[in-house]
Amino acid sequence: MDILTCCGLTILELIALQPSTVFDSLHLPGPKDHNLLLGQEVKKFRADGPAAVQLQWMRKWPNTPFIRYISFAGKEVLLVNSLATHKAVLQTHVYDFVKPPFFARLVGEITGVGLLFSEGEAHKRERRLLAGPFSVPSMRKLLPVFRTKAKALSHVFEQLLGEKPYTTLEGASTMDTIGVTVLGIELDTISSTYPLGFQELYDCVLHQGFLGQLIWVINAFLPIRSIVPLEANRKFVQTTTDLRKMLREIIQQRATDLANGTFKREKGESRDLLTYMLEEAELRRQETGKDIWSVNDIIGHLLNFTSAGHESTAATLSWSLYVLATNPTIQDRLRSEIKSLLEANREPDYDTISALPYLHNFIREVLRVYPPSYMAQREATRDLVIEGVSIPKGTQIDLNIPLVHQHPSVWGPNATEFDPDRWDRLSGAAATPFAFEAFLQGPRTCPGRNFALIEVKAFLVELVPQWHFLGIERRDGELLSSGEERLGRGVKLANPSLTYRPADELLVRFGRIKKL
Ligand code: HEM
Repeated sequence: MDILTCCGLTILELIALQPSTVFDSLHLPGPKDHNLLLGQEVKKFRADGPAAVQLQWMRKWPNTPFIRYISFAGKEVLLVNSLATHKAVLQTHVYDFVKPPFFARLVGEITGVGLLFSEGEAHKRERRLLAGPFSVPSMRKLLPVFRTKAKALSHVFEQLLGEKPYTTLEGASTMDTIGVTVLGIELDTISSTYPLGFQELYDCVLHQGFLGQLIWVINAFLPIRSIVPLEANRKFVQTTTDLRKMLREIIQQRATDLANGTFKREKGESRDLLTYMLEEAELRRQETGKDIWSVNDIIGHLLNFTSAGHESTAATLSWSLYVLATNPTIQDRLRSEIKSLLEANREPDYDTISALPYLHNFIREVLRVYPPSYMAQREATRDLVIEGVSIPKGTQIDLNIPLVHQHPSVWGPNATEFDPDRWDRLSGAAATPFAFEAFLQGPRTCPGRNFALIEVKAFLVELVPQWHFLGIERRDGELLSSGEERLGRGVKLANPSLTYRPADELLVRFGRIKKL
């Protein structure tokens, strides 16, 4: 056989065939019923949940690498719809994509640049520098703080309950845990010189009124902050300035205390992320004579950690309590595993808690079914071909995590059911890394993954043996029952929303577990 012939085709014919396997995104399946100005956005915003419309599309076109839809002003968007495509966007071509510049300007005004919005070589450098603070040894040192904060939450339960047989918890906050673990300081101790405390400032920035939000969005297109004479604008500028000033003071004070050996650690050996960063920076300075971060860089990172870490862990804890309150069998199994552990060891260490099999399965299943950071967006920085589809520079790519987590070809026909035991029988596509994307995968995967997992586990190890979660209440105090307690019926999802969370406070009824 001629060496240039293979399977009846010459090499030249094979090369000639190559371009025809690449097709234009116009040929991809997707909804065609868009509005000329608003595209599919109204339909998305009116849906029952922030991923509801995209899930319908996935079920209609399950086998295509991308679903094509039209967004605002006729903009074409490709929605990632297969594991191979996820891998291409998040790993193989990760640095051929950036976060959409509009989104970076919008969110970056609050969260700072930090890791979230650094790109390319700068991003690689920051990931390397931050590997230490987020490493497992660093997390081991944070466990005592998580445990103390979990005990404090249990104490809040105690106070709420008093002598009553049961009462209600309205959502779980993890903000003061973030204060100690990220900044190394109790948040209520840093507010004295400011009219508003850290948490209040942070809430003001995140929850602006309608006018504030309007100015915020316009400013991302057209820099108008310095010229708009409205109170909403003045308040935003003042609040973000105060927040940064507060962080600058904490950083400078910590640097001085570390240099003088006067820094008192909140929990003995524990090391918060800020202290770790300053110690790392000092080591590098001694080695190279150069500063790796300016104070502004550190402020950016701290704002990133606060914003990326707070709402997502609070949502994971709330969803965990929701599942326990609506699944007595799962609750009993989890309690039994944790109680056995605590009988053997009252203060289990990081490795023992991490290795609890049912707790680990439970949390991964909470994050699979209710992924708090449910979506990510990217923009192509050059012309690319992914899975045979030609993607021109500037194309917007949507990654919607429930699409992978509920895809029947990945997680099977019962993909939408909550089943912690599925993690013991992983096979096929479900056993591959890109099947689980609550923290995404690849070089931009969440650095706070171990932080979040051990934090939520520490809270559950403290709460589940002491408290019974009895159900979800309506506002009138009645328990939701007969299926109403299910998501989509009595419990509605917030939409539009940046996180996957209930539309209203989750009212979890709880009572004390009787000691035998
Ligand atoms: C259950 C809790 C958490 C979830 C579900 C979560 C999820 C995610 C996801 C999906 C991303 C990727 C976003 C994107 O690239 O568009 C991300 C990035 C990030 N997360 Fe988390 N996160 C959690 C907790 C935390 C915590 C506790 C911290 C820090 C203390 C943190 C810090 C960050 C940072 C800095 C990034 C940017 C990483 C980069 O671009 O390289 N996260 N997180």
